[in-house]
Amino acid sequence: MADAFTTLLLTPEEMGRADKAAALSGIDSYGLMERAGQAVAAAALRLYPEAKRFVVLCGPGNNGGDGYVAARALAQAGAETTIHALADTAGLKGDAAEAHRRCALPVAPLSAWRPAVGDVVIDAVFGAGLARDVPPDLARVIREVGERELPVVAVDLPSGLDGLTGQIRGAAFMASHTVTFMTAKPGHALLPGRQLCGPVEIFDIGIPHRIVNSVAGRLRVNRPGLWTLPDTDASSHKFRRGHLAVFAGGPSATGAARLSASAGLRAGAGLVTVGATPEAVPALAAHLTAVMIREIGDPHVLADWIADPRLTAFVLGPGFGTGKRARDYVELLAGRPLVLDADGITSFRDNPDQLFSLYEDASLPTLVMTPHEGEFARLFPDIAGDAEAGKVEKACRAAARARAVIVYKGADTVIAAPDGRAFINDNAPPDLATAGSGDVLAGIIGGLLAQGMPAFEAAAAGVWLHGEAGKRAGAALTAEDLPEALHHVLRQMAVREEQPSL
Ligand SMILES: NC(=O)C1=CN([C@@H]2O[C@H](COP(=O)(O)OP(=O)(O)OC[C@H]3O[C@@H](n4cnc5c(N)ncnc54)[C@H](OP(=O)(O)O)[C@@H]3O)[C@@H](O)[C@H]2O)[C@@H](O)CC1
Ligand SMILES: Nc1ncnc2c1ncn2[C@@H]1O[C@H](COP(=O)(O)OP(=O)(O)O)[C@@H](O)[C@H]1O
Ligand SMILES: [K+]
Repeated sequence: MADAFTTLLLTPEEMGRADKAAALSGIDSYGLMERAGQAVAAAALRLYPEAKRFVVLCGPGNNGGDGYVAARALAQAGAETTIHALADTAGLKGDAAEAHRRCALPVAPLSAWRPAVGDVVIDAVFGAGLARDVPPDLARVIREVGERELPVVAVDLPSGLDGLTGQIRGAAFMASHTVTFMTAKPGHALLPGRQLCGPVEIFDIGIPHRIVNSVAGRLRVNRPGLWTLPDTDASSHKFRRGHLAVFAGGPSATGAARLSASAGLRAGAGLVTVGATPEAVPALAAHLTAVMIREIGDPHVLADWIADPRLTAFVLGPGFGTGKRARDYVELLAGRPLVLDADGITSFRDNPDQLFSLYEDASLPTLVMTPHEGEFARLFPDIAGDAEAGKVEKACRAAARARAVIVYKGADTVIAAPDGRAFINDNAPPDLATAGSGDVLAGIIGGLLAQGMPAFEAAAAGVWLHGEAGKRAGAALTAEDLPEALHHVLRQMAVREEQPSL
């Protein structure tokens, strides 16, 4: 289980504030750079003891400063080391100028370097301060290094990667290892950034944790410990573990609701019922055993059923069909704990405010929406089209507008709450990109909501468990495998909790 500090993600701007606060508190800022550069050199020597030559590429700011420290340390360790700088070293300032002054190695221009097999690159060109697309000279070097498949140890971030959004600014190194400082940054967790970093080593350069905590915003990497699963000890009664209702669509599309329902049951809901029109009941009855079926013949039956307070959460969307029926159901559910997925989301594309108004009174959010990129753009076209905003910002703006928890799906799913909390999920394997996998996710979240978990925690836990189930089910999985895999994951977590701490 992760402790609170290790889940922190500091934006480059917050990291800059931590740096300034550390200096104000009397901490020697050059000492921080010295430790950062030494950590990079140590990682490079550990990972590439046989390197013919380390080529340290230094930029014009403090990332470059870390590079000069690393180059000095590598040379002192006896490794052949050369330095190439993007800009004239006369322009270096502050700690970076000091790091350069202490490094006796000659500095050649970046344009003079021709990458050669056997070189190990230390990428200290840009880190947190990358402000625009990389210059053409660097883009050429990035391309040549990639073509020769040279190992790259990135300092803080692979140069060209935007630490806030995870996007590539023109071009970016593909690192084999990244050494960052104090905490990971959003760009390490978001795509495509995550795929450019290799393993990310987080090195403590000595900024006091109280300072880091004081500048940290509300962004975390999604881990157990940030949420607690409902207690499912042997004494808990099925009625105490909530009752989840999943709405099914027409007779030819019941599979999606069945997947959600089975997942909700595995996630621990005490009871799960699929609500279906009479035409869909036979298809459902042929496949479901532990899940119950409720026939919804006309709107009054629906209204009476939904009014039962023992129904503690609902899932609407998987295989449901788009249109007025979906909107009418959601209107009846107004304010109740609801996972709105797939067709349920798309049904409000022409009037999203109608949906948002149904949930505006809740003091804590009770609506969880689980859009993939296409569904997100249907409900929030202006936010989706903002080319400057990253995925976290988009999810947070959508959550605030809808007063709902937004699960913005993908390989780097972002879970955001209206109050500004946001988690980036990084455990989902690509095998989850399979038909019906989203239906399972909606069911897991519904099952957790039904047990009384608050919406944001249920969504975050659900996304993480879905990822773990995907890993457990492994290659060539189908969505049907996921509820069973979830069973194993939950059992393993329970066993770990039962073990006495040493
Ligand atoms: N925070 C901490 O506690 C610690 C931080 N540390 C280290 O500091 C790093 C952050 O340093 P930083 O702020 O100086 O930023 P950095 O990435 O060196 O780049 C800024 C320079 O690049 C320039 N520039 C930007 N984009 C450009 C472009 N596309 N093309 C061309 N130029 C461009 C920009 O110029 P300007 O935009 O001002 O014109 C400026 O000159 C951080 O990543 C970590 O490694 C450690 O020492 C330990 C303590
Ligand atoms: N490349 C990927 N790597 C990891 N997870 C993925 C990837 N692609 C999709 N997923 C996850 O799989 C699920 C797919 O959901 P969705 O797009 O609604 O598909 P479907 O409608 O077929 O169920 C989401 O939880 C998403 O986060
Ligand atoms: K870098």
